[in-house]
Amino acid sequence: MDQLTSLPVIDLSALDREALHRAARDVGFFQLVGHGITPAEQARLLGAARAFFALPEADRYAIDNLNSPHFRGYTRIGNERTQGRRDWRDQIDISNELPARVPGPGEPPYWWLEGPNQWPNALPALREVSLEWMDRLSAVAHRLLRELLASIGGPEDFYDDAFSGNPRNHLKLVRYPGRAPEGDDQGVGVHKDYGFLTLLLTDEVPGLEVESPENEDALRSGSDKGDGGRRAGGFIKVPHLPGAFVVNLGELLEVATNGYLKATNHRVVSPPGARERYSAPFFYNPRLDAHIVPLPFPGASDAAGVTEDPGNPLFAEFGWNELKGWIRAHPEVVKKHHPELTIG
Ligand SMILES: O=C(O)CCC(=O)C(=O)O
Ligand SMILES: [Fe+2]
Repeated sequence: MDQLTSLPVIDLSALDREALHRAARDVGFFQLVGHGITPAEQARLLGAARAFFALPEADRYAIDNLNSPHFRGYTRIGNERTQGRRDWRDQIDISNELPARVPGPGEPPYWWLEGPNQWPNALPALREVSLEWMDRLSAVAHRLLRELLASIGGPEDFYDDAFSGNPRNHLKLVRYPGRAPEGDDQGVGVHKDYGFLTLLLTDEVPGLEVESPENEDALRSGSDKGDGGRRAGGFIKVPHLPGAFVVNLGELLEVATNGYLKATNHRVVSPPGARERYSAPFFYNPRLDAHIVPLPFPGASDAAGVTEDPGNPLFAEFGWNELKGWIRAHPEVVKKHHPELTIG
């Protein structure tokens, strides 16, 4: 395949299923247009994010995620880790508004992830804007997932049950405050997302980079050092396409298709100097206790299998896959509230 320098563009209002199939299979990342979310809605969400990060430190720290055994609220700069290294961003994590759930004896610990959000008293509008955004984007993601399953020849409604009840929607509002003082450029380190689909809204400041398929191929054939994706080359810089969502496939789609579709590695390189970048990834995920059974589709028989990485096991029961991510990314919350938690 030619070296990719930009992402495919998929128009949900005039869908070309073959193009969607290729984009999902060959890249795992694309720009989504024709999705029906207006520029005004996008501006409102990013405006709310900017307003939140512009609050005085005390107002942000008042909803510190260290207060929440459910991993909700504000993570200050440097408290999140990816591959054991500090990410240079701050963020607020928002999910379904549900009562606090404390897993009982014998229940999987991933039920800790269910619970109330923490909202800033100083910015009451954030609640409504965020919850409405999650509703709107769930509907888009639902349509897109059905089209994607159909595009590879599977039944489009195959995972509808997995999303019934309380699907685990997750919205992150993120600020990258420029480069860390000591020059580290890890905005967020190389990772894959944990669920089905991510719909990412960003401002115009670049920084997102996607591992190119050639890199993955080299890694699989053993002609690469295999350093867990931290090598310098082989990443595509994603340009900002006004109005579009950057969509990527998460690990559950890899599990669902036995590796026919792959969750693609990506990272954010901090903007140079003190330039800020704002982004809002929305993660479209099933219920925590959904067990993802293999999709029946023509490519299933010769699919390569899921990526075997001892450092990153993939779990078909979504709650475990999601909990894995939170345990790795938020060691301070684990230390404070869940010292007994381990992955798997
Ligand atoms: O901020 C971005 O552009 C991407 C963030 C991301 O990949 C994530 O939070 O999972
Ligand atoms: Fe991501």
